[in-house]
Amino acid sequence: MRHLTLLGFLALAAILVAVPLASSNEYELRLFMLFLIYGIIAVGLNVLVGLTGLVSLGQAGLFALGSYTGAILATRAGFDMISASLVAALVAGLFGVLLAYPTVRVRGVYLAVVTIAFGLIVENVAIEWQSLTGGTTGITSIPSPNVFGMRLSGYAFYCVLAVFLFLATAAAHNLKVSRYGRAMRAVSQSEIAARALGVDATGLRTLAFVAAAVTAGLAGTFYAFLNSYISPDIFTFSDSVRFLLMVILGGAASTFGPVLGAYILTYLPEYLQEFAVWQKFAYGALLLVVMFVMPRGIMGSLAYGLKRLRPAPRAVAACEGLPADGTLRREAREQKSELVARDLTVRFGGLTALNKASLRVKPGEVHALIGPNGAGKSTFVNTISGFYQPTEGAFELDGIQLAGKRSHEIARVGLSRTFQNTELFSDMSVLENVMVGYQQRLGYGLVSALLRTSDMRRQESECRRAAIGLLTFVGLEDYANEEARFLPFGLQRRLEIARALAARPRLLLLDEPAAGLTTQEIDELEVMIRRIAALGVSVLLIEHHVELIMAVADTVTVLDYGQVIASDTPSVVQDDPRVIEAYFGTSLDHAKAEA
Ligand SMILES: Nc1ncnc2c1ncn2[C@@H]1O[C@H](COP(=O)(O)OP(=O)(O)OP(=O)(O)O)[C@@H](O)[C@H]1O
Repeated sequence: MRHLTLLGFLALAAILVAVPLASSNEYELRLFMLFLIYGIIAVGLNVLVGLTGLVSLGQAGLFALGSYTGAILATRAGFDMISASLVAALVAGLFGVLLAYPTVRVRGVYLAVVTIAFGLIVENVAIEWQSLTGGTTGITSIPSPNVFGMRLSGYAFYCVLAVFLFLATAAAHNLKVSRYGRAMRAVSQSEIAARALGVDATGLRTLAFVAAAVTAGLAGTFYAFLNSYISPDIFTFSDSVRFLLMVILGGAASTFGPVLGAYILTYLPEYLQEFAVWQKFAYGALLLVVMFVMPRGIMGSLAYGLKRLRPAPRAVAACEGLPADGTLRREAREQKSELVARDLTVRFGGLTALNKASLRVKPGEVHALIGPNGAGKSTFVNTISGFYQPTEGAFELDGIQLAGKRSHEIARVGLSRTFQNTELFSDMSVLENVMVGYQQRLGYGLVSALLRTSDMRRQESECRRAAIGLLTFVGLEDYANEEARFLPFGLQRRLEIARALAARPRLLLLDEPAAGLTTQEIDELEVMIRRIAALGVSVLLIEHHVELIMAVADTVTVLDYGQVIASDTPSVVQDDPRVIEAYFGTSLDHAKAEA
């Protein structure tokens, strides 16, 4: 695939060089320049739509914002095209941050409505703020494209646009294959799992909105200079739909898909002009047919077909990996980690799910938390991993107070977890799942990611090798390139453990890891938990499977109606009359027989 991407970039460069030589008149060149501008917008929008899975139907608003900012700066303050476009990108980027804010609360169709509203507001402001925007008449006499006072010829302007499109495509591709892109895809597939691995979902969505906004702002100014005239009717809701269609038709998340989509949707209306009254009908019908035949978009479907024709080897060589012991021990402190929860109370309305529950996971131990259904175990887990906020009480890991922190912050302190109902990044490969776990410790920043620096590549290679080592640790190296959703259930559970370990936790929290496993898989799980504990990672195990608990736990805490009713060694707890009464119902032997 890497070679194909390189070929794609070479082909794009060749096309961009050849077109001005081949175009026979100014109209043809101008149309191609319009495509380059739309291409820049689509490439940026793809970061939002393709990677984070969010939909924006307000892109025409950001495009207009960039256009008006650039045009006003050029006509009133004498800015040249490049400095005007950079300021416009900045202004649009700020609005991108504002647009990202609602994603803290809303998604899907509600978010789409918010972005539509934004587009409408911009359109209205452009009409009503006559002193600044010229109202319905718009802004005329925008100077010809110029850089530092030098007027650009048509071809020179073409070169600027071509370079910007090429760089935007390369930067978006680099972002996609970096830790940022991987985290964005992870957030789109399971936000809670991503947060539990230390991914700041809100920050990433903001970044994606800013990427889409900055490119729309840049493109807006270029458009104003190309057209030398702008008015509100150029930036309508249907343009927002068209920009979104460019991404989806070309192939969301693919590197060249949005460029292809922009090309098709710039030229198609031109070609369909001869159909006169049937033009719009033909346009819609064609889109429908393409999307029906290729639901992943054109490039997405081609890549999928190619993958099926020549599938990559499913396994990776275990020898490529870094030893898991080393990866986990690198975090090993002289002192093993301790979790202390004091008087945790969680109320849901009138229901007290946790009632002054205290618990101490001693350094390096396997601590089991058990209790009947509805006792409050999941509430406890969700509270100490930051998904619920305690109504009262506090908890700390190695003396670091965690109550009040958000889930990704707690994960970064060193608490990793698995989920009762597995929460994998199902469309990502098994290896990528584990890499998302590891990558929070990578140090390279956004600029390194966009430029794909040698430091970034070195760190990515380390991340990959550490992930392979952890897959080998749980026996999944033969499935490394398989999509996670195709793994059998038992292996999905193991993958979740490998992914949680990749975050190099001080405390690993396993939420019913034996649920749904066969007897043989439970035996393997028992061995794995022992090996993890032997590496110095403290484990908190929530389980119903009594035999597993008795076999691996150093301490057992029992919850009933949200209260801790016992906490001691397994042999003491299993003879506690209150535990027998509350949890086992009858005798422990009976419970074992039933398990
Ligand atoms: N988000 C929530 N909103 C309202 N009530 C909740 C919520 N989460 C849990 N509860 C309630 O809190 C109580 C404790 O539930 P919890 O899921 O923590 O128990 P549990 O011990 O994990 O049970 P199980 O073993 O069945 O998973 C239950 O009465 C449950 O209905």
